[in-house]
Amino acid sequence: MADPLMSVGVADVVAALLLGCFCLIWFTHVIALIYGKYKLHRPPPPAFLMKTEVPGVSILKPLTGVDPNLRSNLETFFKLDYPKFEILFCVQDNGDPVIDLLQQLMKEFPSVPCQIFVGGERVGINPKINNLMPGYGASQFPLIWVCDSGIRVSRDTLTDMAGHMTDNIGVVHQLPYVCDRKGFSSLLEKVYFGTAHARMYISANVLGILCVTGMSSLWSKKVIDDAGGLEVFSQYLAEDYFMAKAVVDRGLKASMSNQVAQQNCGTYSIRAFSSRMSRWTQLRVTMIPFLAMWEPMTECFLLGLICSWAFHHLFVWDPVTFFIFHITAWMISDYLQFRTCQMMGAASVNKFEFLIAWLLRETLTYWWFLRGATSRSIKWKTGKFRLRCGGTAEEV
Ligand SMILES: CCCCCCCC/C=C\CCCCCCCC(=O)N[C@@H](CO[C@@H]1OC[C@@H](O)[C@H](O)[C@H]1O)[C@H](O)/C=C/CCCCCCCCCCCCC
Ligand SMILES: O=c1ccn([C@@H]2O[C@H](COP(=O)(O)OP(=O)(O)O)[C@@H](O)[C@H]2O)c(=O)[nH]1
Repeated sequence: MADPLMSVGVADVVAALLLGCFCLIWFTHVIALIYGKYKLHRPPPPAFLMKTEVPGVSILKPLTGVDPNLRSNLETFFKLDYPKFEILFCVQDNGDPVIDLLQQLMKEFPSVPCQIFVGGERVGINPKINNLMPGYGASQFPLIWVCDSGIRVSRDTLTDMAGHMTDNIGVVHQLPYVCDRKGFSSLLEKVYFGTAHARMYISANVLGILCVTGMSSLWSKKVIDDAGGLEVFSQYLAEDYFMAKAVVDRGLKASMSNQVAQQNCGTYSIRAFSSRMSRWTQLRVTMIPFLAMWEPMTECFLLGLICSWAFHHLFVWDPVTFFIFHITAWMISDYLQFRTCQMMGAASVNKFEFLIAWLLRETLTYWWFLRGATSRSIKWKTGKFRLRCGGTAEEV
């Protein structure tokens, strides 16, 4: 009689591995849904609110040009309800109209300590770091909040972030999300950041996998200085990942704040979003190739398609029925995830519009990945770079 173990073929092993992947990915849905519901939009940590002495924060704002929402986004920083902070505006180019705008705002809010730095300092290839260097050098406080130009905040955002900065934490970051803006392309961004992105970002952080986006992140200045200063990270385009790595390498942790990062850039389109997604893929593929190469497998359609074969092979389940169930359950889970990310007071999203935006995002993601994974030349604002394996880059 044949040994049953000997009759296990390659197809059985592949199908079993796929079953494992399937469970793992569905597990990320469960983690992100539960943790997102428990964590997001809660008030700032109560113990911090009781403190009489809070750490001062230097806000670093890298700026390149003006968009229709910039004024109102910047205004929210002048209205922050936090006792000790300064805003250090870093403008990349001399003659940028943003300088006039900043001067107007500084007149309007004379009690907020601010400075403007123009032209940056060339310490490496990362233009954002180069731009931030003079502001970083002038910063007075032990905490540094790097906050990109397109972000707006609530009055208690800084309290929430600083409240997460305990002794064992080196960086507090916000889950990227998007404000309500007009048009379908804005909904598409919202659907991405509220579904696939939120799922991976939250579950990675819950599982202790390093996943920090630098668009709104509060750093211990001591840790950055210990690592050699901000300039050390100017050799990478994805400075945020390597700064977070420096935190972890020093035995400290990253903490996700209760509030989401409210992206509210005034110029947006499907084309611009697609380029951004491919640019980010390029960064991940060169930085963490062995993880990033699995990304398409973590997406709904491809996972469903491959696993419908695996489940048919293992359990003789009908692949079409399996695929339909998988997609429907995924979409419902994504809709629930999306609702956990939506901010209080956000306009409700019509379920049909959500469905269209979701289908488009789920389809376009393979194209974005393919474009990102097959090209090393990267464009960011006015700069052109060539990425090297490991995450460093050269300017071209
Ligand atoms: C079979 C299972 C295998 C799991 C494989 C997981 C593969 C990963 C899948 C999805 C990735 C999700 C990525 C989440 C966020 C990434 C966003 C991003 O790419 N941001 C980069 C760019 O940010 C800008 O960079 C310039 C800076 O100046 C700007 O301010 C930034 O906004 C950023 O550089 C990258 C940051 C961190 C990337 C780490 C990704 C690790 C993902 C691991 C997820 C694993 C979850 C596994 C759960 C089982
Ligand atoms: O050449 C550059 C490119 C970007 N930035 C700043 O870096 C931040 C992030 O830029 P962007 O929104 O383009 O990055 P993304 O989030 O799309 O990766 C913004 O505040 C930009 O003003 C900069 O100072 N110089």
